[in-house]
Amino acid sequence: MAATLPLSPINHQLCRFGNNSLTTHRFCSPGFLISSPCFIGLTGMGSATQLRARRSLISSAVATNSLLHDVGATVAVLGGAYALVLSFESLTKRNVIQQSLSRKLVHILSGLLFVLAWPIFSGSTEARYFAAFVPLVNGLRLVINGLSISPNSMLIKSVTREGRAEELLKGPLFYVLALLFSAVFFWRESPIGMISLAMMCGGDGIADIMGRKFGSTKIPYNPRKSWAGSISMFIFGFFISIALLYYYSSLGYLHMNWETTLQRVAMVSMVATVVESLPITDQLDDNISVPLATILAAYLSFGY
Ligand SMILES: C/C(=C\COP(=O)(O)O)CCC[C@H](C)CCC[C@H](C)CCCC(C)C
Ligand SMILES: Nc1ccn([C@@H]2O[C@H](COP(=O)(O)OP(=O)(O)O)[C@@H](O)[C@H]2O)c(=O)n1
Repeated sequence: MAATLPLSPINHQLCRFGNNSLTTHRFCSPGFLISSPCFIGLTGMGSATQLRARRSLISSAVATNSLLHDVGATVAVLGGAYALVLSFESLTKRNVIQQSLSRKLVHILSGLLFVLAWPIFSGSTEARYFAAFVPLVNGLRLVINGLSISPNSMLIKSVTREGRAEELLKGPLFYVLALLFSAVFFWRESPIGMISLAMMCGGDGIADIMGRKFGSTKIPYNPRKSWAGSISMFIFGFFISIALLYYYSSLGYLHMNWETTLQRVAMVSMVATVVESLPITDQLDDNISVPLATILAAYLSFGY
């Protein structure tokens, strides 16, 4: 009787039995061999012992595969982060785009691409920590450059307002810490982290671009912010949040009731937009206030 057992995803091979002779592919894992009838026949291992051996060896094979999977995903996302910043460093250096626009595009793209990359990590419970390693490394990079330990002038120019190294220790550092926090505490199973990053990266980033360009009518209680900027933050933040929730729902990570979700996301986006418009930037960077306000509003609204 032919018996087949699927092996770990990396192997993608089946070891099959035919007429009790083991025909194996070169990728057969040791766990499978030890649980084969011929091995049991030869060694006289009892079925209970054999099952325990099979389970422990197969689970170790799966754990090894997940580890290799997550290490590969981490290297890929780290490479993507480095390539993104390097690209905007180059565009700024060649004066293709202004420094302020470069910073805002890095602000918008980094976090959103980071969230979009979460599904390439494995399904293991440790996967989120591998993903969080990416903002951790970038945070350390910002600290090293911000303290001028080994300043990288192009990094400073592409992600700061005025080209001063110490600026890296404020907005940019708070930004990568928000990414790390969302990956560790919310990850793919909760809409909260996704919405907070959609508002901080997409919403707040667009607010700056649209506000600088069309923000002639200022907000009464904060002359440094405009209606154009805030309305843009609400609209883009709302639609980017919905797009991320749809993306993760289509991949099976989330199961949303879309009738209530649209209303809830609109409410959360409004809270984030109002908080961003407040004249508190000098006391509290909006890369802290916006994600915190969004997380609180989303938790009260979605509950998980
Ligand atoms: C310029 C940035 C923040 C400034 O915020 P604000 O002061 O304008 O409000 C963002 C800094 C981004 C950092 C240098 C790189 C972060 C990379 C990220 C952790 C991973 C991206 C991976 C993806 C696949 C590209
Ligand atoms: N709601 C908003 C947000 C920003 N802005 C414009 O964008 C500029 C930068 O905004 P910001 O101080 O929030 O910048 P970041 O802290 O997001 O880098 C402001 O000085 C305004 O010109 C706006 O007009 N309305």
